[in-house]
Amino acid sequence: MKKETKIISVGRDKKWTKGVINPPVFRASTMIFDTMEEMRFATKNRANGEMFYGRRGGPTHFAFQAAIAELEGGSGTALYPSGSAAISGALLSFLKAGDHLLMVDSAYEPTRDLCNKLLAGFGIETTYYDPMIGEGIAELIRPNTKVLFLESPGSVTMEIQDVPTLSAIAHQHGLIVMLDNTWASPINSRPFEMGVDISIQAATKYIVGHSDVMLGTATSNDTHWEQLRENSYLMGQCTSPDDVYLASRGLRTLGVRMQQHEQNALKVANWLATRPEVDHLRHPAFETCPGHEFFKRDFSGSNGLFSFVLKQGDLKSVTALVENMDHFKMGFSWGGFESLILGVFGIDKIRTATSWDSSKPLIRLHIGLENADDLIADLEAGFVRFN
Ligand SMILES: Cc1ncc(COP(=O)(O)O)c(CNNC(=O)CNC(=O)c2ccccc2[N+](=O)[O-])c1O
Repeated sequence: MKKETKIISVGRDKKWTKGVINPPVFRASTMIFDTMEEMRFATKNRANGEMFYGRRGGPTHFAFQAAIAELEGGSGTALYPSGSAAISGALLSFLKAGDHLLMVDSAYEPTRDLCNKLLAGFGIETTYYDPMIGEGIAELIRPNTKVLFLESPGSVTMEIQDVPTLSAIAHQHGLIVMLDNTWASPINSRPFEMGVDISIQAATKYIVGHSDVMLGTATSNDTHWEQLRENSYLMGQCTSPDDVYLASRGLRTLGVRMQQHEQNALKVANWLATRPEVDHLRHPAFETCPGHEFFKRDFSGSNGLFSFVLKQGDLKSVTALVENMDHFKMGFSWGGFESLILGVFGIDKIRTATSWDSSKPLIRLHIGLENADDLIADLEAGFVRFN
């Protein structure tokens, strides 16, 4: 079955949908039983899709969990109130005091803060590594290293990592491999075929696709599924069936939306490549993006999120560029139908394992579903203000 067909059919088992097309919204804390035997059965099977208690979820959740697990190729999917909660929930399900974590230097900034503040306070030490390190990762592995965390591409600087090589080396040392797979979404990469153990999605982005829900998922292979599921439950991680319903609904148009985002973004990126102000594009489909060769090997498509670096500029000129756009809005997110623009400063001050030339400003774009010609006209007017 092709991925476009799969995203239409997954997570619609009649035992969850009761025969309607979209899994209904079941709002519940309490679920009642007629007999003690029914209660015993539900308790015994509470982790396997039996109605038990609100915190374990209901049919709305079970349908979406089945959909994501099948799309990503995992054994089971845990749900969280945000992508960041999925990251912290996955890490805290496998790390304890005295453990060591390897974290990619291009990680989403709040992920870095989680490591430096909360995990450090729990006695978990983090070493950051160059996203392009490849086989050199072996030298950073210690006897107490438990998790290798990847984010590919990095959500601001867009480096694509050699996930199969890094996963193979990590497994030679008994590590668990976690991948923040949000950019690929569940349809543009096969994380478990690359050796990943736990694939994390900020469903907030393309899965929901309408900038109106916060939601996260962590999908595990068979080996680690029970520990992820039970530790996330012990942390009380649960989600609103209304939000999960909207994520299920978003899933059905993920294929066509991603194609349009990709098509629009490539048109805009190719135009940017002709601009004299642009130093280079950091779009995975372009050779100028670090790890482009891994994108061609490991991904089956791109989307609307990419960055570009200007040859020069300062706060004043970048502000003139990004403000007063007709269609690009400034906002902290991506993956919805709208176009967004961010001038990102201070990358050199955040990173600890790699250097960054801060003399050249970075602009991150999310290309939405508007007409690409209108978006190009918007950027053209922006460069007039910039110059
Ligand atoms: C790859 C990846 N993984 C996890 C999350 C968190 O998801 P959540 O927002 O649902 O918690 C995200 C959230 N993404 N949000 C953004 O990219 C918005 N930008 C920022 O938040 C941000 C924050 C500080 C500095 C720079 C940025 N930035 O992206 O430019 C993500 O991109």
